[in-house]
Amino acid sequence: MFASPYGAAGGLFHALRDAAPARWDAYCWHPFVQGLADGTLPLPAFRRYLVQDWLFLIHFARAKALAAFKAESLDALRGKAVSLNALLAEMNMHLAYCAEWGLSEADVLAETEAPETVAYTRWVLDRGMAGDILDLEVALAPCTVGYGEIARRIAAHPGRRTEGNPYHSWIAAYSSDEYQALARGAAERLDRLGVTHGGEARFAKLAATFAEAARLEAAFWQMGWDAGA
Ligand SMILES: Cc1ncc(C[n+]2csc(CCO)c2C)c(N)n1
Repeated sequence: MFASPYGAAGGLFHALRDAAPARWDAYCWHPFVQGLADGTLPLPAFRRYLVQDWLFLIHFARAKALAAFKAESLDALRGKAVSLNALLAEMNMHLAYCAEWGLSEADVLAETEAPETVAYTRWVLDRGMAGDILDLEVALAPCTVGYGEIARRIAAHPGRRTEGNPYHSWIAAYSSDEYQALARGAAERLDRLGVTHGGEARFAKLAATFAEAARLEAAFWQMGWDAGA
């Protein structure tokens, strides 16, 4: 199995990832990801993914706002505000990126949510509303940390194609030092929350949340993949 590039060896992130190896692999090395790596992913699959990802990001921003609400210190609240603003800025770039793929802003905004998008995003919000900041961060971790690991797996893949790969810029964005630092920071934050918020005693429930988020991420890839068939 691909070794986790993030989090400490005895920390909560590693424990959660190690508790769901099949789910984690099915997410991080989904055929969609392999198609990004070697450039063979059908374009309609990527377009479907991009449009749904826009809708996903709207609700992901709401989940970050919920994390701000659930923050337990002024410092943590500031951190969430900064990260929410960064996401809102990225969302503008997402629309510009969609335009490069022939998807106008009007096309993207007119799209309705796929069941996979609704299922994933509303489930994250529900975990966050029903639980505390640790439950919410665990539900969000596969998203933030997983994309960092996916970029690393692609970089390490012998069949990877860089020249003429239409998905090169997508891969480059998640391979960037900036994104890698974000993914590392999220895993480290989870490790710290594990210590301060009883991660060991709550492990069974947290592991179920993490595994479910990984499953919903894989289902999200599958939704895109099916549009390329
Ligand atoms: C389905 C889906 N899962 C994860 C991401 C990754 N992601 C979501 S928000 C964000 C910005 C920083 O947290 C990043 C990298 C995605 N785009 N789409």
